[in-house]
Amino acid sequence: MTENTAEHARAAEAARTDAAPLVVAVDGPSGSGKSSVSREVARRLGAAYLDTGAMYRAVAWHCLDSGVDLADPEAILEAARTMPLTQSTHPDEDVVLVGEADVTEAIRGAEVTDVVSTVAVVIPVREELRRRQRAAIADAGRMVAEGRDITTVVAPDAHARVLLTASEAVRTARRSGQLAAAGEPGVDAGTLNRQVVGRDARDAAVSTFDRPAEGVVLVDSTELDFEQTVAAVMAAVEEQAGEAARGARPAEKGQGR
Ligand SMILES: Nc1ncnc2c1ncn2[C@@H]1O[C@H](COP(=O)(O)OP(=O)(O)O)[C@@H](O)[C@H]1O
Ligand SMILES: Nc1ccn([C@H]2C[C@H](O)[C@@H](COP(=O)(O)OP(=O)(O)O)O2)c(=O)n1
Repeated sequence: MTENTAEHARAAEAARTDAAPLVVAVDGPSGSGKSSVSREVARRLGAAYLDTGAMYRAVAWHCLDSGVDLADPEAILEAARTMPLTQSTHPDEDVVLVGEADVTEAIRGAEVTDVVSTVAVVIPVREELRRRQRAAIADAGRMVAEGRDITTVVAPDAHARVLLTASEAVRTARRSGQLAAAGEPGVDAGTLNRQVVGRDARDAAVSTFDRPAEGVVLVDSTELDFEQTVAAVMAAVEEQAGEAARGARPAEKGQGR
């Protein structure tokens, strides 16, 4: 089975409970805080969390691992279609498996980061991953999903949609701090720039995440610390989703989505 399996089903079941359905879509460029902020927002909303970037990264890892020619889109697509992915959607767990291999750390490494855009610009690969993403969202009941095309393509009808941005300088500095915290200090400025700005430029060929689509709320975290950013996203979600954000079902049957 290639769908997000047992972990996903467990998190989805936990999120389902009696609370109102809620889909929150978050997009943004590299280093804007999508993953860390969305994970915390999911905790506060009692929702599951879907890191769609991890799915593209897993395809890239799978291609490197199995010697797929990255110049061959057909071969990349075949790898994406057959990839046995298991991904935790619990906001307190970060576990990504491809088959039996735990790739949670490897997919964040420089080798994968350098080639992930090559995989992500193959349109049929995006269609395959979007299919899996929509299935995960439909299963979860309450979910925060983040990436580059969630507000626009994967879940344009989400209850709340947010574009998270920050200046290029701040995003690059955040990525640098993150690498240092992960035990990889001293990554040179050229490499950092390639991993943040260069990757965004390549990803922008297939997704629009530099400006909000109609109805999407912009949260610029350039001047905000982490807690302030989470608060701003929570406020945007409450404003758009109303009672559902607080977990309440609509008073009368049939009024909710
Ligand atoms: N508003 C913020 N202020 C300061 N640091 C932040 C903020 N948002 C995120 N971070 C930190 O910046 C780094 C990159 O965040 P991350 O969530 O991985 O971004 P993305 O998923 O958009 O690439 C992480 O170390 C995270 O803790
Ligand atoms: N919905 C998505 C999510 C990610 N991607 C692509 C673009 C990114 O370069 C890679 C990795 O995404 P990820 O969110 O992990 O990237 P960063 O956290 O910004 O480093 O996947 C995408 O094309 N569409």
